[in-house]
Amino acid sequence: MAQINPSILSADFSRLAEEAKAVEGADWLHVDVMDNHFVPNLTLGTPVVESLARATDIPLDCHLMIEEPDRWAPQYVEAGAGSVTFHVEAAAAPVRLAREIRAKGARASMALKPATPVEPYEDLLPELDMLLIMTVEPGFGGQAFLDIMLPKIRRTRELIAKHGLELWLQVDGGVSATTIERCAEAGADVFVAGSAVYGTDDPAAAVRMLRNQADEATGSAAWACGH
Ligand SMILES: O=C(CO)[C@@H](O)[C@H](O)COP(=O)(O)O
Repeated sequence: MAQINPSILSADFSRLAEEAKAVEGADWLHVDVMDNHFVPNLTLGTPVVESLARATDIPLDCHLMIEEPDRWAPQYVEAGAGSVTFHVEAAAAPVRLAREIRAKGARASMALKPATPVEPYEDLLPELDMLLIMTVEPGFGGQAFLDIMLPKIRRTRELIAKHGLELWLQVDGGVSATTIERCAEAGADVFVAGSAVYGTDDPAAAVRMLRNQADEATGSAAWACGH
């Protein structure tokens, strides 16, 4: 089944605990950590992650859009993240970092910006629990989905199949009712959605709707035969 991870970047930051409750039924809560260096925006750090972890039973999927993830990522596991994503463009030693995140008890995930190809990292994939393909330039919610990322999603799904991996394939940016089916058909199985969830009157219903759409598209996708 497709996983839907609402991004709290589109939530009301003054009411984060309530906003987490508003997406009951979501698979993970996506927490965008931005440092105003790796991306031109600033959001939150480990104290907010600690508070969120206490406020919700939904596991936290922390996406670190920061410099020096090798230094900071382990602290997000300690703060309560169940999954920690670092950007390969910022990591000094991605294999060591993925192993450290796993050793601390969280799922290890690596993100690729739109201009970063997946092929150079084929040999790293077994070290990961999830690969995140950005479908917008990271930094802001509410941007238009980049269709040109669909071939990369397809190629990544082929690599996962080629190596027989249990790797989750996440897409993030511009995922909505009008784009989620294309992502699912291409091979994504974990979907981050900010404005398409928190921009509606009923965020929990939006999560269910997106999941249904993704599941239907996956059901008819060639890559999912026997999945
Ligand atoms: O990481 C990011 C942006 O850098 C995302 O998680 C956005 O928060 C997704 O928002 P929408 O594009 O779904 O509105």
